[in-house]
Amino acid sequence: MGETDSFFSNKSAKIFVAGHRGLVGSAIVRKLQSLDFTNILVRTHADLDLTRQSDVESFFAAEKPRYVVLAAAKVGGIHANNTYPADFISINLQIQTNVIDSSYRHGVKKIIFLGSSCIYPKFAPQPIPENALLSAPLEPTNEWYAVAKIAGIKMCQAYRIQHGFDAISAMPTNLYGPNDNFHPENSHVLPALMRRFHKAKVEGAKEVVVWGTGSPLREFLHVDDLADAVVFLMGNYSGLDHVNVGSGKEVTIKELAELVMEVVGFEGELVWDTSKPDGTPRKLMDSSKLASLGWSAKISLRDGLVDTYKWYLENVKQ
Ligand SMILES: NC(=O)C1=CN([C@@H]2O[C@H](COP(=O)(O)OP(=O)(O)OC[C@H]3O[C@@H](n4cnc5c(N)ncnc54)[C@H](OP(=O)(O)O)[C@@H]3O)[C@@H](O)[C@H]2O)C=CC1
Ligand SMILES: C[C@H]1O[C@H](OP(=O)(O)OP(=O)(O)OC[C@H]2O[C@@H](n3cnc4c(=O)[nH]c(N)nc43)[C@H](O)[C@@H]2O)[C@@H](O)[C@@H](O)C1=O
Repeated sequence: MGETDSFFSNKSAKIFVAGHRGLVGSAIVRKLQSLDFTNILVRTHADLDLTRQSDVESFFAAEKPRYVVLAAAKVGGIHANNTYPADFISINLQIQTNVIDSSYRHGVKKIIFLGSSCIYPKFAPQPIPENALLSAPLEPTNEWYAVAKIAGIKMCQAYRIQHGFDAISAMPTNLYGPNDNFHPENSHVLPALMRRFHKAKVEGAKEVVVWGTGSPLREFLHVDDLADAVVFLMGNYSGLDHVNVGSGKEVTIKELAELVMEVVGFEGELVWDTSKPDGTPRKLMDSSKLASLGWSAKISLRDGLVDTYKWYLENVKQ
């Protein structure tokens, strides 16, 4: 098909989904398949290490994908971000630099880069509008990862300005769902608690430890909603500025813990470990820009948790 084809009109265009075995990448592959896209290109981390510039160059030269969804990254929760700052800044800068630059050099028609709500200042106005970027200092527990993600946004903007390359950026809020990372220390709060409550239920434990004070507010989005938004943006947005992707609903960590506890069926007590960091006090994103384009989230937190726990029971070795 010629240069005039649009994302949704050419279902056989080659789409490289980087990070297809992760939480986000796997949901994007499911979404594309459900929409009858037939030419999805994937590589495992073992087959193509995206931090290796010459390997990424050779891959793009050989495969010539038409579209790219960049969902490969070094990702983790508050503890992992705080403990491995060098990994979070260097791996992410390398992956995104290699993939965005190779995409441009090898004729990719459009790329979407995924950042995160942690790009915004620790004390940003709430809900956080896109223009809060770089307006005040970052949250220290994840500033290394945030700086890499901010560089990714700026790289997309720079390539659009200098080269006319259709590179867009989406900033998702905290995500969860099938294929999440359930590691006890390095994961995000929702999968960590699901695993801990499940283990406590199975073992008949009386209490479960939850980190911090329970007061921070977080906005959660099911990854199937995020995948829907990413595909929507590929088809409907080509602007310079990044776009927030949130559910618009926030809960305290205490409320989240109580909801996960209920869905899992654990009936003991919560114990708060206040030696662990709370991180940013609140990060509700203003997703009105995406809403004005015609997209909004559909999956409630309760429904999403039920779905994720079912997936956990069926797929994660207990
Ligand atoms: N999870 C969340 O709550 C949020 C995620 N995001 C963003 O969404 C994107 C995807 O995150 P998520 O799906 O949660 O992360 P995951 O860790 O679930 O998946 C990341 C994927 O990237 C792959 N990967 C990592 N390093 C490399 C590498 N050097 N070469 C090739 N592949 C690599 C991983 O493979 P392997 O496991 O084999 O290393 C994995 O398949 C990220 O950009 C993240 O910033 C944004 C906001 C919130
Ligand atoms: C998506 C976003 O995710 C990260 O930021 P975060 O929102 O702070 O991430 P988190 O999910 O790890 O924690 C949320 C809250 O929950 C509390 N909490 C309680 N108990 C557990 C617990 O058991 N594990 C974890 N991880 N947190 C816990 C925890 O103390 C904190 O108050 C970024 O680093 C970065 O990766 C990023 O962009």
